[in-house]
Amino acid sequence: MLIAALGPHIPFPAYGVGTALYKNDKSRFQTEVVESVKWAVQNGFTHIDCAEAYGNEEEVGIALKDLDVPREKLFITSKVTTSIEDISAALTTSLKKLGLTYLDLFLLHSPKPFKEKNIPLSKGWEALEKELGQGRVHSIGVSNFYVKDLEEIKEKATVPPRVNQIEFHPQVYTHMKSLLEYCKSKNIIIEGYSSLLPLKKDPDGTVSKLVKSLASKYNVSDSLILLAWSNAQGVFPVTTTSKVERMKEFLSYKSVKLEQADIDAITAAGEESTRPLQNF
Ligand SMILES: NC(=O)C1=CN([C@@H]2O[C@H](COP(=O)(O)OP(=O)(O)OC[C@H]3O[C@@H](n4cnc5c(N)ncnc54)[C@H](O)[C@@H]3O)[C@@H](O)[C@H]2O)C=CC1
Ligand SMILES: O=CCc1c[nH]c2ccccc12
Repeated sequence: MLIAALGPHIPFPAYGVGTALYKNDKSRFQTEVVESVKWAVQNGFTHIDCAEAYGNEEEVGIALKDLDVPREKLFITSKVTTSIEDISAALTTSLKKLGLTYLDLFLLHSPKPFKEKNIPLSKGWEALEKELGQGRVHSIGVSNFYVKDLEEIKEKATVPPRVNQIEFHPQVYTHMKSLLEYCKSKNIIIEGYSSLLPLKKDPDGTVSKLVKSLASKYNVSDSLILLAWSNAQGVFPVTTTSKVERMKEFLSYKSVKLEQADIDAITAAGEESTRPLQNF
């Protein structure tokens, strides 16, 4: 039986550079990434969520160099998706761009490229286990893996995933409930991205209207209500913002203790307005 993978404490919320800060124009140096990451760390974030696919690891690396914070005070995650044929080389490239000698957490970004290239997921997982053993990563995990994908790597794995990073907010709860239960049963930490999607994509919907009314009840922002709801489900948020005030507020999400009736009402509102997964 696989014992839950031990590894370094993972600080949350994580600050992500993969959506609002995603590098669409690979030729342009993104000074906004450098500034946003520096503001995030200077305002209290210690976990930065990166990826090869975001195209901005060099900018993150410059921010980390400018910050000059002791390495052990930060938790840096990156992910591999483009270069899955040679994950060791992909890690070397990410570490060089980030200016680091190790990652705290290294993830398989998605099962999709493995299926597109007809490469077994277990081969990707084996590559991560090898890196774990060689010290360039301190913990390993997956993202966008569903139960069947987790079961597939479990067959040959010697180390279980430390985390599974998935889309998580009330409007995908229906899709994710069984995956949540599976990950909890295997002691796989669940990181949730796009926690605030209802506010952005469905601002007049039932979830957003309820969340906004609860924001008044608890005297916090609507965003914080959704981060607190994720927390109540045992899911750790990966979020982002360029606004310093929001950065400070997001860091306090664990202090918002929602009443069970309100948690249930948000869950029910999400189930009534279920959206398709973003399907990364
Ligand atoms: N593993 C994966 O496949 C994926 C990982 N991620 C990670 O998660 C991070 C966060 O993803 P997001 O979807 O951006 O997270 P999110 O749902 O937390 O949204 C953050 C965005 O919401 C905006 N926002 C904050 N409060 C708001 C409000 N009250 N009303 C309207 N908008 C508000 C912010 O300006 C920010 O741009 C990414 O940067 C990336 O690191 C994201 C998507 C996929
Ligand atoms: O992770 C954020 C969204 C994203 C951008 N590029 C890729 C590639 C594979 C999975 C997800 C993503």
